[in-house]
Amino acid sequence: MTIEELRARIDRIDSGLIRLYAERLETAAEIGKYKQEHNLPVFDPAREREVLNKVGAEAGEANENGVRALFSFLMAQSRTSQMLDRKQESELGKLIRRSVEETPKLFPEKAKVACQGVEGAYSQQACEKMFRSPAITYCKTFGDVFSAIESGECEYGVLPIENSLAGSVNSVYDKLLSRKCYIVRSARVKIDHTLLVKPGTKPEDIREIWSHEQAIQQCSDFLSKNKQWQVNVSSNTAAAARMVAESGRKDVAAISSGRCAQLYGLEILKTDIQNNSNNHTRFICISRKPEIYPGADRTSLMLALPDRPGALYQLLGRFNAQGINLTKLESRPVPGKDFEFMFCFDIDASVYSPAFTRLIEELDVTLEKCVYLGSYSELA
Ligand SMILES: O=C(O)C(=O)C[C@]1(C(=O)O)C=C[C@@H](O)C=C1
Repeated sequence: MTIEELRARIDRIDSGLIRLYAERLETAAEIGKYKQEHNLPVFDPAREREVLNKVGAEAGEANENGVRALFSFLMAQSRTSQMLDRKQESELGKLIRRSVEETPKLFPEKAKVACQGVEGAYSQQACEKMFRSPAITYCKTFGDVFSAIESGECEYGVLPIENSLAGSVNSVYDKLLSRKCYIVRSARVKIDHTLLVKPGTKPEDIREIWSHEQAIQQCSDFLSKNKQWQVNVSSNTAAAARMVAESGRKDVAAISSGRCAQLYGLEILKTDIQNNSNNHTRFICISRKPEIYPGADRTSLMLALPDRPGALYQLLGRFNAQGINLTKLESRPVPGKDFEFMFCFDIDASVYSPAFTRLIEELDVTLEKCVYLGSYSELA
Protein backbone atom coordinates (compact mmCIF):
# COMPACT_ATOMS: atom_id res chain seq x y z
CA MET A 1 0.00 0.00 0.00
CA THR A 2 1.17 3.55 -0.69
CA ILE A 3 1.39 6.14 2.07
CA GLU A 4 -1.57 7.98 0.49
CA GLU A 5 -3.70 4.82 0.72
CA LEU A 6 -2.65 4.23 4.32
CA ARG A 7 -3.48 7.83 5.20
CA ALA A 8 -6.89 7.51 3.54
CA ARG A 9 -7.47 4.50 5.80
CA ILE A 10 -6.45 6.52 8.88
CA ASP A 11 -8.82 9.32 7.79
CA ARG A 12 -11.71 6.81 7.65
CA ILE A 13 -10.81 5.44 11.11
CA ASP A 14 -10.64 9.02 12.46
CA SER A 15 -14.11 9.82 11.08
CA GLY A 16 -15.42 6.75 12.88
CA LEU A 17 -13.71 7.82 16.10
CA ILE A 18 -15.18 11.32 15.85
CA ARG A 19 -18.68 9.88 15.39
CA LEU A 20 -18.20 7.55 18.38
CA TYR A 21 -16.71 10.38 20.46
CA ALA A 22 -19.77 12.55 19.84
CA GLU A 23 -22.09 9.60 20.51
CA ARG A 24 -20.32 8.81 23.79
CA LEU A 25 -20.54 12.46 24.90
CA GLU A 26 -24.26 12.62 24.04
CA THR A 27 -24.90 9.47 26.09
CA ALA A 28 -22.90 10.92 28.98
CA ALA A 29 -25.04 14.07 28.74
CA GLU A 30 -28.16 11.90 29.16
CA ILE A 31 -26.61 10.23 32.20
CA GLY A 32 -25.83 13.78 33.40
CA LYS A 33 -29.52 14.71 33.22
CA TYR A 34 -30.49 11.54 35.11
CA LYS A 35 -27.95 12.34 37.79
CA GLN A 36 -29.24 15.86 38.12
CA GLU A 37 -32.87 14.68 38.47
CA HIS A 38 -31.83 12.15 41.10
CA ASN A 39 -29.46 14.45 42.93
CA LEU A 40 -26.38 12.37 42.18
CA PRO A 41 -22.86 13.80 41.89
CA VAL A 42 -21.28 14.18 38.45
CA PHE A 43 -18.06 12.46 39.42
CA ASP A 44 -18.44 8.73 40.09
CA PRO A 45 -14.93 7.42 40.88
CA ALA A 46 -16.10 3.81 41.35
CA ARG A 47 -17.70 3.75 37.88
CA GLU A 48 -14.60 5.35 36.35
CA ARG A 49 -12.39 2.68 37.93
CA GLU A 50 -14.72 -0.01 36.61
CA VAL A 51 -14.62 1.46 33.07
CA LEU A 52 -10.81 1.78 33.11
CA ASN A 53 -10.34 -1.81 34.32
CA LYS A 54 -12.78 -3.12 31.75
CA VAL A 55 -11.35 -1.27 28.73
CA GLY A 56 -7.79 -1.99 29.91
CA ALA A 57 -8.51 -5.74 30.00
CA GLU A 58 -10.35 -5.60 26.67
CA ALA A 59 -7.44 -3.78 25.01
CA GLY A 60 -4.95 -6.48 25.98
CA GLU A 61 -1.45 -6.04 27.32
CA ALA A 62 0.00 -4.29 24.28
CA ASN A 63 -2.56 -1.46 24.24
CA GLU A 64 -3.68 -1.37 27.87
CA ASN A 65 -1.84 1.78 28.98
CA GLY A 66 -2.75 3.81 25.91
CA VAL A 67 -6.39 2.79 26.11
CA ARG A 68 -6.62 3.58 29.83
CA ALA A 69 -5.12 7.05 29.20
CA LEU A 70 -7.56 7.63 26.33
CA PHE A 71 -10.58 6.65 28.41
CA SER A 72 -9.59 8.68 31.43
CA PHE A 73 -9.47 11.67 29.06
CA LEU A 74 -12.87 10.75 27.57
CA MET A 75 -14.47 10.48 31.01
CA ALA A 76 -13.00 13.83 32.07
CA GLN A 77 -14.61 15.33 28.95
CA SER A 78 -17.97 13.77 29.96
CA ARG A 79 -17.67 15.25 33.44
CA THR A 80 -16.95 18.73 32.09
CA SER A 81 -19.96 18.66 29.80
CA GLN A 82 -22.22 17.25 32.57
CA MET A 83 -21.12 20.00 34.93
CA LEU A 84 -21.64 22.73 32.39
CA ASP A 85 -25.13 21.40 31.62
CA ARG A 86 -26.05 21.66 35.28
CA LYS A 87 -25.40 25.39 35.23
CA GLN A 88 -24.80 24.94 38.90
CA GLU A 89 -21.74 26.78 39.96
CA SER A 90 -19.19 25.21 42.25
CA GLU A 91 -18.27 27.08 45.47
CA LEU A 92 -15.03 28.29 43.91
CA GLY A 93 -16.78 29.34 40.70
CA LYS A 94 -19.20 31.40 42.81
CA LEU A 95 -16.40 33.00 44.84
CA ILE A 96 -14.55 34.09 41.69
CA ARG A 97 -17.68 35.41 39.94
CA ARG A 98 -18.77 37.38 43.05
CA SER A 99 -15.29 38.79 43.54
CA VAL A 100 -15.23 40.01 39.92
CA GLU A 101 -18.65 41.65 40.41
CA GLU A 102 -17.93 43.21 43.79
CA THR A 103 -14.38 44.49 43.23
CA PRO A 104 -14.16 48.19 42.25
CA LYS A 105 -12.99 48.78 38.68
CA LEU A 106 -9.85 50.62 39.74
CA PHE A 107 -7.02 49.32 41.91
CA PRO A 108 -6.70 51.68 44.93
CA GLU A 109 -4.09 54.42 44.71
CA LYS A 110 -3.90 54.92 48.46
CA ALA A 111 -3.99 52.24 51.14
CA LYS A 112 -2.44 51.13 54.41
CA VAL A 113 0.14 48.56 53.30
CA ALA A 114 2.34 46.22 55.34
CA CYS A 115 5.84 45.40 54.00
CA GLN A 116 8.59 43.28 55.49
CA GLY A 117 11.89 45.05 56.18
CA VAL A 118 12.82 48.70 56.59
CA GLU A 119 12.70 51.80 54.40
CA GLY A 120 14.57 51.15 51.13
CA ALA A 121 13.73 47.43 51.02
CA TYR A 122 12.91 45.95 47.61
CA SER A 123 9.39 45.33 49.02
CA GLN A 124 9.03 49.11 49.27
CA GLN A 125 9.90 49.49 45.58
CA ALA A 126 7.30 46.84 44.73
CA CYS A 127 4.75 48.57 46.95
CA GLU A 128 5.33 51.90 45.20
CA LYS A 129 4.91 50.22 41.84
CA MET A 130 1.51 48.93 42.94
CA PHE A 131 0.16 51.96 44.88
CA ARG A 132 0.58 55.63 44.04
CA SER A 133 0.64 56.85 47.63
CA PRO A 134 0.78 53.97 50.10
CA ALA A 135 0.98 54.44 53.88
CA ILE A 136 3.60 51.78 54.65
CA THR A 137 3.93 49.90 57.94
CA TYR A 138 7.18 47.94 58.15
CA CYS A 139 7.02 44.50 59.76
CA LYS A 140 9.81 42.30 61.08
CA THR A 141 8.76 39.02 59.46
CA PHE A 142 6.60 37.73 56.59
CA GLY A 143 4.24 36.28 59.23
CA ASP A 144 3.83 39.77 60.74
CA VAL A 145 2.70 41.06 57.31
CA PHE A 146 -0.09 38.45 57.29
CA SER A 147 -0.99 39.32 60.90
CA ALA A 148 -1.22 43.05 60.07
CA ILE A 149 -3.84 42.23 57.42
CA GLU A 150 -5.72 39.70 59.52
CA SER A 151 -6.00 42.13 62.43
CA GLY A 152 -7.24 44.89 60.11
CA GLU A 153 -4.25 47.13 60.94
CA CYS A 154 -3.39 47.20 57.22
CA GLU A 155 -5.58 46.64 54.15
CA TYR A 156 -2.87 45.10 52.00
CA GLY A 157 0.53 43.43 52.34
CA VAL A 158 3.44 43.23 49.88
CA LEU A 159 5.65 40.13 49.92
CA PRO A 160 8.29 38.54 47.66
CA ILE A 161 7.07 35.30 46.08
CA GLU A 162 9.71 34.30 43.52
CA ASN A 163 13.19 35.31 42.36
CA SER A 164 14.46 34.60 38.85
CA LEU A 165 17.73 33.15 40.21
CA ALA A 166 16.80 31.70 43.61
CA GLY A 167 13.27 30.43 42.80
CA SER A 168 10.15 30.49 44.99
CA VAL A 169 10.03 32.06 48.45
CA ASN A 170 8.72 28.91 50.08
CA SER A 171 7.83 30.41 53.45
CA VAL A 172 5.45 32.85 51.73
CA TYR A 173 3.77 29.96 49.86
CA ASP A 174 3.39 28.05 53.13
CA LYS A 175 1.77 31.06 54.78
CA LEU A 176 -0.59 31.59 51.85
CA LEU A 177 -1.74 28.04 52.41
CA SER A 178 -2.21 28.28 56.17
CA ARG A 179 -3.49 31.87 56.54
CA LYS A 180 -6.55 33.23 54.82
CA CYS A 181 -5.30 35.91 52.45
CA TYR A 182 -5.60 36.32 48.69
CA ILE A 183 -3.27 37.63 45.99
CA VAL A 184 -4.78 40.70 44.33
CA ARG A 185 -1.82 41.99 42.26
CA SER A 186 1.81 41.23 41.49
CA ALA A 187 4.81 43.24 40.28
CA ARG A 188 8.29 42.48 39.01
CA VAL A 189 11.20 44.42 40.47
CA LYS A 190 14.70 44.40 38.97
CA ILE A 191 17.25 43.57 41.64
CA ASP A 192 20.52 45.52 41.34
CA HIS A 193 22.96 44.83 44.12
CA THR A 194 25.57 47.45 44.95
CA LEU A 195 28.36 47.67 47.51
CA LEU A 196 27.63 50.48 50.00
CA VAL A 197 30.00 52.01 52.54
CA LYS A 198 30.25 55.06 54.81
CA PRO A 199 31.59 58.00 52.73
CA GLY A 200 35.39 57.89 52.60
CA THR A 201 35.72 54.12 53.13
CA LYS A 202 38.16 52.61 50.62
CA PRO A 203 37.92 48.99 49.34
CA GLU A 204 41.05 48.02 51.29
CA ASP A 205 39.47 49.28 54.56
CA ILE A 206 36.61 46.75 54.38
CA ARG A 207 36.70 43.83 56.82
CA GLU A 208 33.03 42.88 57.13
CA ILE A 209 30.12 42.58 54.69
CA TRP A 210 26.46 42.59 55.73
CA SER A 211 23.45 41.58 53.64
CA HIS A 212 20.42 39.32 53.28
CA GLU A 213 21.34 35.69 52.67
CA GLN A 214 19.77 35.60 49.18
CA ALA A 215 21.72 38.72 48.14
CA ILE A 216 24.92 37.12 49.50
CA GLN A 217 24.27 34.04 47.35
CA GLN A 218 23.51 36.17 44.32
CA CYS A 219 26.86 38.01 44.69
CA SER A 220 28.93 34.88 45.45
CA ASP A 221 31.33 35.39 42.49
CA PHE A 222 32.17 38.94 43.61
CA LEU A 223 32.55 37.84 47.25
CA SER A 224 34.79 34.90 46.36
CA LYS A 225 37.27 37.36 44.83
CA ASN A 226 37.46 39.07 48.25
CA LYS A 227 37.87 36.11 50.61
CA GLN A 228 39.41 38.29 53.33
CA TRP A 229 35.98 39.80 54.07
CA GLN A 230 33.86 38.30 56.80
CA VAL A 231 30.32 37.88 55.47
CA ASN A 232 27.39 38.34 57.88
CA VAL A 233 23.69 37.74 57.36
CA SER A 234 21.09 40.38 58.14
CA SER A 235 17.30 40.23 57.93
CA ASN A 236 17.09 42.45 54.88
CA THR A 237 19.36 44.26 52.39
CA ALA A 238 18.01 47.67 53.47
CA ALA A 239 18.49 46.75 57.14
CA ALA A 240 22.14 45.96 56.30
CA ALA A 241 22.57 49.40 54.69
CA ARG A 242 21.01 51.10 57.72
CA MET A 243 23.24 49.09 60.04
CA VAL A 244 26.37 50.25 58.16
CA ALA A 245 25.14 53.87 58.28
CA GLU A 246 24.42 53.73 61.99
CA SER A 247 27.52 51.74 62.98
CA GLY A 248 29.93 54.66 62.78
CA ARG A 249 32.48 52.14 61.42
CA LYS A 250 34.56 52.55 58.30
CA ASP A 251 35.46 48.86 57.91
CA VAL A 252 31.98 47.53 57.10
CA ALA A 253 30.03 47.43 53.86
CA ALA A 254 26.51 46.41 52.89
CA ILE A 255 25.20 44.68 49.78
CA SER A 256 21.98 46.54 49.08
CA SER A 257 20.10 48.48 46.41
CA GLY A 258 21.58 51.72 45.05
CA ARG A 259 18.51 53.52 46.41
CA CYS A 260 19.67 52.84 49.97
CA ALA A 261 22.83 54.89 49.36
CA GLN A 262 20.88 58.13 49.19
CA LEU A 263 18.42 57.06 51.84
CA TYR A 264 21.08 56.24 54.46
CA GLY A 265 23.83 58.68 53.38
CA LEU A 266 26.15 55.96 52.08
CA GLU A 267 28.54 55.85 49.14
CA ILE A 268 28.34 53.36 46.27
CA LEU A 269 31.74 51.63 45.96
CA LYS A 270 30.69 49.27 43.19
CA THR A 271 27.53 48.69 41.18
CA ASP A 272 26.18 45.54 39.55
CA ILE A 273 28.01 43.05 41.76
CA GLN A 274 25.57 40.17 41.25
CA ASN A 275 26.57 36.98 39.39
CA ASN A 276 23.81 37.42 36.84
CA SER A 277 22.41 40.79 35.84
CA ASN A 278 19.06 39.28 34.82
CA ASN A 279 17.85 39.24 38.41
CA HIS A 280 14.18 39.98 39.08
CA THR A 281 11.91 39.35 42.01
CA ARG A 282 8.16 38.97 41.74
CA PHE A 283 6.23 40.52 44.61
CA ILE A 284 2.59 39.88 45.45
CA CYS A 285 0.04 42.14 47.06
CA ILE A 286 -2.29 40.27 49.42
CA SER A 287 -5.58 41.20 51.05
CA ARG A 288 -8.09 39.59 53.40
CA LYS A 289 -10.84 39.36 50.79
CA PRO A 290 -10.37 38.10 47.24
CA GLU A 291 -10.42 41.16 44.98
CA ILE A 292 -10.32 40.66 41.22
CA TYR A 293 -9.55 43.83 39.28
CA PRO A 294 -10.17 44.30 35.55
CA GLY A 295 -7.45 42.70 33.43
CA ALA A 296 -6.84 39.78 35.83
CA ASP A 297 -5.13 37.21 33.60
CA ARG A 298 -3.20 35.10 36.09
CA THR A 299 -4.62 32.78 38.74
CA SER A 300 -2.65 31.01 41.44
CA LEU A 301 -3.92 27.74 42.89
CA MET A 302 -2.57 25.05 45.17
CA LEU A 303 -3.93 21.62 44.38
CA ALA A 304 -3.72 18.26 46.15
CA LEU A 305 -3.69 15.29 43.81
CA PRO A 306 -4.56 11.69 44.59
CA ASP A 307 -1.43 9.61 45.22
CA ARG A 308 -1.65 7.38 42.14
CA PRO A 309 0.11 6.99 38.80
CA GLY A 310 -1.04 9.39 36.13
CA ALA A 311 -2.80 11.83 38.51
CA LEU A 312 -0.65 14.81 37.48
CA TYR A 313 -0.71 13.72 33.83
CA GLN A 314 -4.52 13.65 33.86
CA LEU A 315 -4.74 17.03 35.52
CA LEU A 316 -2.38 18.55 32.94
CA GLY A 317 -4.58 16.98 30.28
CA ARG A 318 -7.45 19.16 31.53
CA PHE A 319 -5.37 22.30 30.99
CA ASN A 320 -4.49 21.07 27.53
CA ALA A 321 -8.13 20.24 26.73
CA GLN A 322 -9.14 23.83 27.58
CA GLY A 323 -6.16 25.28 25.69
CA ILE A 324 -4.86 26.95 28.86
CA ASN A 325 -1.19 27.73 29.43
CA LEU A 326 0.64 27.37 32.75
CA THR A 327 3.36 29.79 33.82
CA LYS A 328 4.31 27.89 36.97
CA LEU A 329 4.10 24.35 38.27
CA GLU A 330 5.94 23.38 41.42
CA SER A 331 5.40 20.90 44.23
CA ARG A 332 5.45 21.93 47.89
CA PRO A 333 5.48 19.61 50.89
CA VAL A 334 2.40 20.07 53.10
CA PRO A 335 3.77 21.55 56.37
CA GLY A 336 3.63 19.03 59.22
CA LYS A 337 2.80 16.03 56.98
CA ASP A 338 5.31 13.37 55.95
CA PHE A 339 5.88 13.32 52.19
CA GLU A 340 2.51 14.81 51.32
CA PHE A 341 2.68 17.33 48.54
CA MET A 342 0.58 20.03 46.99
CA PHE A 343 1.15 21.54 43.56
CA CYS A 344 1.37 25.30 43.01
CA PHE A 345 -0.08 26.31 39.65
CA ASP A 346 -0.03 29.72 37.99
CA ILE A 347 -2.66 29.73 35.27
CA ASP A 348 -2.23 32.06 32.33
CA ALA A 349 -5.85 32.85 31.35
CA SER A 350 -8.25 35.73 31.67
CA VAL A 351 -10.78 35.23 34.49
CA TYR A 352 -13.48 36.26 32.00
CA SER A 353 -12.72 33.48 29.50
CA PRO A 354 -15.16 30.54 29.24
CA ALA A 355 -12.22 28.11 29.17
CA PHE A 356 -11.05 29.41 32.56
CA THR A 357 -14.56 29.08 34.03
CA ARG A 358 -14.84 25.51 32.74
CA LEU A 359 -11.45 24.59 34.16
CA ILE A 360 -12.26 26.03 37.61
CA GLU A 361 -15.57 24.15 37.75
CA GLU A 362 -13.81 20.95 36.89
CA LEU A 363 -10.95 21.35 39.33
CA ASP A 364 -13.20 22.33 42.21
CA VAL A 365 -15.51 19.37 41.74
CA THR A 366 -12.95 16.65 41.02
CA LEU A 367 -9.96 17.45 43.22
CA GLU A 368 -9.63 16.58 46.89
CA LYS A 369 -8.24 19.96 47.77
CA CYS A 370 -8.14 23.06 45.63
CA VAL A 371 -6.88 26.18 47.42
CA TYR A 372 -7.56 29.38 45.53
CA LEU A 373 -4.82 31.97 46.08
CA GLY A 374 -6.22 34.70 43.82
CA SER A 375 -6.64 36.12 40.32
CA TYR A 376 -4.66 39.21 39.40
CA SER A 377 -2.56 40.98 36.81
CA GLU A 378 1.19 41.51 36.98
CA LEU A 379 2.95 44.86 36.60
CA ALA A 380 6.12 44.40 34.56
O1 LIG B 1 -21.43 6.52 34.20
C1 LIG B 1 -21.57 7.68 34.62
O2 LIG B 1 -22.00 7.96 35.75
C2 LIG B 1 -21.21 8.80 33.74
O3 LIG B 1 -21.53 9.94 34.06
C3 LIG B 1 -20.37 8.56 32.55
C4 LIG B 1 -18.88 8.67 32.86
C5 LIG B 1 -18.16 8.22 31.54
O4 LIG B 1 -17.83 9.11 30.75
O5 LIG B 1 -18.01 7.02 31.34
C6 LIG B 1 -18.56 10.07 33.20
C7 LIG B 1 -18.38 10.51 34.49
C8 LIG B 1 -18.42 9.63 35.66
O6 LIG B 1 -17.50 9.99 36.65
C9 LIG B 1 -18.33 8.22 35.27
C10 LIG B 1 -18.49 7.77 33.98
